[in-house]
Amino acid sequence: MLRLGFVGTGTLVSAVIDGLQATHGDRCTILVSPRSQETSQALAARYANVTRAPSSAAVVEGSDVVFLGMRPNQLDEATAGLPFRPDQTVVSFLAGVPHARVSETVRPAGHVVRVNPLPPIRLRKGPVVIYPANPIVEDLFGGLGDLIVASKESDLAAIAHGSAMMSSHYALQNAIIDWLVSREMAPDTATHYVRSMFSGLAAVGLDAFAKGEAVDPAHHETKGGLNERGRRYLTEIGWFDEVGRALDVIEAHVLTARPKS
Ligand SMILES: NC(=O)C1=CN([C@@H]2O[C@H](COP(=O)(O)OP(=O)(O)OC[C@H]3O[C@@H](n4cnc5c(N)ncnc54)[C@H](OP(=O)(O)O)[C@@H]3O)[C@@H](O)[C@H]2O)C=CC1
Ligand SMILES: O=C(O)[C@@H]1CCC=N1
Repeated sequence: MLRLGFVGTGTLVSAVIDGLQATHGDRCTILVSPRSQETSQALAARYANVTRAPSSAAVVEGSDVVFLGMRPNQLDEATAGLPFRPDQTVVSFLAGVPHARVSETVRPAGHVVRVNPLPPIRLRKGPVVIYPANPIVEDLFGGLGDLIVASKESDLAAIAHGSAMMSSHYALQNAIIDWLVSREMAPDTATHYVRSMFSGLAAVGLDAFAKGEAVDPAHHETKGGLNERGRRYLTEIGWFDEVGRALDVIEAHVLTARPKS
């Protein structure tokens, strides 16, 4: 049995543990740190192989692979004095925190790997980016979505910024739902329709990628039709250029843990 331990038991860690149950539930035991109380208690109640440890130190003591699931600016406080060992692999979920920074913080842990999972991992969907390559970590995340092993660390930084459009994606869906409801559509129908439409579009996009095909927006609209009219309007007002500018803003919003003085 592989012993997995999670320090920080928030939104992302909860989704990762849900996903792991389906692929590794019978091959691993899981220790979670006691914060967040409600989430860690719920995970321990839901899964027989999950135990809520009395402290983060107990998580590190009892694990072969330790996952860091706190926010970047919580790294130092959450790991201070934890008994990492040379035989351990440490997986950092912290977006924007360099490999070297994590390695220094969890010394003398032998292997440090950065992983960028996203909440759909709960359903074993979406991308999981890993850097550097590591067989144990690749095995753990292999069945949990589209595994991407980055060849250089800078890809992870760019990817974290790209993934920061997730909440805006749902804001876009909700804006469409609200508009449909304003046209007297029942909220349930509007919600089902919009969520299903985006799900179908996502599947088509991934299928095209698998076949090595590009997705040209012009091929997904009727000539002179409704999609074309909407896209022309958004192009004219610079809406798509604003997406690039939003990514610049995200990139400038540095969440990286402060260097030790
Ligand atoms: N959410 C996402 O979609 C993604 C998140 N990430 C990264 O994952 C990490 C977690 O994000 P997210 O789950 O959203 O954040 P959350 O705020 O939900 O989770 C943070 C967790 O860390 C715990 N924590 C904070 N301080 C300590 C401490 N001193 N000791 C022990 N535990 C502590 C919190 O406990 P408490 O609630 O008690 O404060 C909480 O359980 C971040 O670094 C983020 O960059 C990466 C990719 C996607
Ligand atoms: O919103 C965030 O900060 C995290 C990191 C990347 C995706 N979610």
